[in-house]
Amino acid sequence: MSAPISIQIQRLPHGEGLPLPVYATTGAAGMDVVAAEDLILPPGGRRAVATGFAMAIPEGYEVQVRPRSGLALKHGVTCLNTPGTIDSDYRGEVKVILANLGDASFPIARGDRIAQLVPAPVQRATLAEVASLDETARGAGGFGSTGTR
Ligand SMILES: O=c1ccn([C@H]2C[C@H](O)[C@@H](COP(=O)(O)OP(=O)(O)OP(=O)(O)O)O2)c(=O)[nH]1
Ligand SMILES: [Mg+2]
Repeated sequence: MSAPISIQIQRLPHGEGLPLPVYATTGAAGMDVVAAEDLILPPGGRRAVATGFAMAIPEGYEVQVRPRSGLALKHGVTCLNTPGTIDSDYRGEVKVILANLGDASFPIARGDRIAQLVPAPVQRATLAEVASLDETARGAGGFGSTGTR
């Protein structure tokens, strides 16, 4: 594990009284995030759920918003845009875009853990436009081209 980076976090007025994101165990990769609102997610529904905080991530890093496996497996509730990307220059409220792929309505209470945050280094690229690309054995094959299973 590399040394932790420091991320500034600002509690927003509607986040007062809620726990900030926290690692549940010493070896956890993600900090659990709780909902800052009560809502009911109908089957097939999706919502940007408030967390009650904003962050300033150091340049060169992002924070990924990932689903919790328990919610996904037991209830079909997951992050629709997984992994969500929090940019280092974003200063708005962090939101968790939840979707209910299950067949029952899923109630969420303020304070429920709904996702986890994983900081990650960002690798940027420059694009070099060329007239043609080198040849490979795969070529344009993809999307199952190497077999059906
Ligand atoms: O799960 C997420 C994903 C994004 N965001 C916020 C932070 C992020 O920096 C910003 C933009 O996200 P993204 O680039 O994924 O969305 P976009 O549709 O490209 O919007 P934009 O045009 O604002 O970049 O929205 C969240 O709060 N939660
Ligand atoms: Mg964007």
